[in-house]
Amino acid sequence: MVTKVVDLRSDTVTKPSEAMRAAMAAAEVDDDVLGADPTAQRFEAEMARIMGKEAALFVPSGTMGNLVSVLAHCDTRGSEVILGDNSHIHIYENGGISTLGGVHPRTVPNNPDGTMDIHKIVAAIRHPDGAMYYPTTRLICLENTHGNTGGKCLSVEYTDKVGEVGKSHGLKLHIDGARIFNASVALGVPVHRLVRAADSVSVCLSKGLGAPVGSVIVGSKAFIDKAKILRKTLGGGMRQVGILCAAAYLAVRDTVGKLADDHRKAKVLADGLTKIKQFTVDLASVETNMVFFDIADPRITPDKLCQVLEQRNVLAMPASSKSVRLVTHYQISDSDVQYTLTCIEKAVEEILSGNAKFERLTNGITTNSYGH
Ligand SMILES: Cc1ncc(COP(=O)(O)O)c(C=O)c1O
Ligand SMILES: C[C@@H](O)[C@H](N)C(=O)O
Repeated sequence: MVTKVVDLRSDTVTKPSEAMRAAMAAAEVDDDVLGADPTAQRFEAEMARIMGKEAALFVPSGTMGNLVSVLAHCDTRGSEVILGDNSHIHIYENGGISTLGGVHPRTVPNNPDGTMDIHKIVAAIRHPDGAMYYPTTRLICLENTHGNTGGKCLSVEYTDKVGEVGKSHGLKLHIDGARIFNASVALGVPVHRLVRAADSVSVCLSKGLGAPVGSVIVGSKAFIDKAKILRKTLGGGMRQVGILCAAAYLAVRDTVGKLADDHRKAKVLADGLTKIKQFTVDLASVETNMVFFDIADPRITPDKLCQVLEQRNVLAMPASSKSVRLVTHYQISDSDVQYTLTCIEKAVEEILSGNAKFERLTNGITTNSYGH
């Protein structure tokens, strides 16, 4: 008997649809390093059109999309990038921009809404008179939606303002748009308008959109030409990549329209969690598909709760020593949401009554925590 698992660890867990698998099997392919895989070429042209940029490039992951973009903009020794202290690039990408790219990070505090104060961005820009001492600022990075603050949307007005700051100081703007379509849908702003101020954007196809692998970066033709070389340098040149692009094409075509429902399900989850008195969740902060909730009772740790939930085939992710993250996606149904809420209520009762068992299931799916 196949046991259904309600996987709320992340939207990175989405699995390819049957249509995607069929499209992958039937994809017209060629050697993309030697020429251009026809399916990759068509997909990249379509993504450039959708995002309102000149060109696009399929990359194996969001991490590589961000790394290639930063390295393409900061291709001179001594470059510095201004980015959020709670950004994915700064926290979860192994410091790749420094270790592999020699680019110096200059962090500015992320606000609870995912933004960085504009005046603090300006203050972080290195003055050219200090060249004997300072790195040279060349790039500003934003993240939309912002993952670690709960999937918060950066407005188009804010993004445009940061773009103006960049332009007035001769800087480029990159957006880590892993979930840019979630932001576009939640804000009701077309994605090409939301990123108009950016010189480059990295878009994840393998998260809420449901493709099995990959991201796509967009920008000017000159930027993409540099990015293509950097992708190859990093080992990301792929041969018959049309197989992956075929699935990615369907992900963009078929799943963007489902993101609003992911956001609705997240709000249903959050609303249900407010009824559990040991938890606190800020309903207003649930803007897209992420729900973070804090646990006030020290007897209930995020790890313990996730382990007990795992025994009922509900997977969640500890987000810190006191909080848990749940992420909805189109493969989570409304009944999965209700089942999850019931399991959480029972898990809390079991833990508080001392009846909870914490041994990990031998065949259990590991619940990884990625604490801060
Ligand atoms: C905001 C954000 N940017 C970038 C990434 C990196 O994407 P990938 O896991 O495909 O490397 C992720 C998560 O995975 C993310 O949440
Ligand atoms: C943890 C992080 O790398 C991943 N992007 C997620 O949000 O699940």
